[in-house]
Amino acid sequence: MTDTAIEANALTKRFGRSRYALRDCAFRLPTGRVCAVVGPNGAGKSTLLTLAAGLARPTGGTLTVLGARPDEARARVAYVAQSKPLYPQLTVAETLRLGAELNPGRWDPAVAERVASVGGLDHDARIRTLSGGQRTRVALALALGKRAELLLLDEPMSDLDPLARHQLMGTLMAAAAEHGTTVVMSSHIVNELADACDHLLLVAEGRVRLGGGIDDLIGAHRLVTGRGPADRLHPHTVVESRATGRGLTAMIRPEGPVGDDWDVQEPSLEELLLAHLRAPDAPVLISPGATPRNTGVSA
Ligand SMILES: Nc1ncnc2c1ncn2[C@@H]1O[C@H](COP(=O)(O)OP(=O)(O)OP(=O)(O)O)[C@@H](O)[C@H]1O
Repeated sequence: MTDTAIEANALTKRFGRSRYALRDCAFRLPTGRVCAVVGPNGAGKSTLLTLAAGLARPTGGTLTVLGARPDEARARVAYVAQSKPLYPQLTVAETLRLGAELNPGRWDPAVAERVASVGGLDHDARIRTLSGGQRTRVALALALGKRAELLLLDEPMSDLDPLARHQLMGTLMAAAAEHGTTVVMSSHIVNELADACDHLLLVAEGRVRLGGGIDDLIGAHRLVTGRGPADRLHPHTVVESRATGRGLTAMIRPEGPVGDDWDVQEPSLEELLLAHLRAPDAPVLISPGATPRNTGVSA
């Protein structure tokens, strides 16, 4: 048994000659975490999930999933793509039966049923007649019914209503707590991630900018307000500083005590993410538990 769900070293994915979807990414995700993958459109989030699902191969570096090559780990991994592909001609009930047949010895009908039944979904309805959100529920029912060790979910909440989102988050957290399932989900809905996720990967322009436990990452930063200029914040690492009505507001990583003349607050997850997204050249932070151990298994 490995305690590492995903480990990337110098992970690179290039399309064509020069379009880099991921470039030199290095991080480790311990097992049992609920990890949010966030970043702007085109950052490389879906590419990362596709590589981890073993559906594409890196063009450089290494990637291990549950201690193995991603294609070797596929039986232990469930992946829900952003497009939620399903067979349109099957009914909901037939789709769930197919899930059971494709996953002998693993399938948990009660969980699949519970997820698919949210909102009174008619099990005799054909997939092609379902709304986008209903289709998402069926895709998630298949993924959760598989009782995978690692769930890779690409924007699972984008077309769910608020109640269904809340229920999905509860189901995912329960799976992580009861079975040690590792969950990795990309999302743009930061407020809801803050409650459900305990780990974060911030991807921007194909690079992992922040990686680690959310509490560790927030704890490493402070939002400070005071009188400028910005070089008064030396020797702290300044992620971003802006002139505001109250003087200067900066997101910093303190390298020691911050002077008494600064108002110092712990940032929210959203403030932390926005500061890093506005400052793409800020120094990368991968917290100690999230740095790769370099297992040497080649991708
Ligand atoms: N099959 C492909 N061929 C060429 N370029 C691709 C391909 N797939 C992804 N890309 C490019 O790789 C980059 C990363 O794309 P990716 O889909 O991983 O981003 P994302 O972070 O998931 O974005 P979004 O939030 O919009 O879903 C983009 O510039 C995209 O155009």
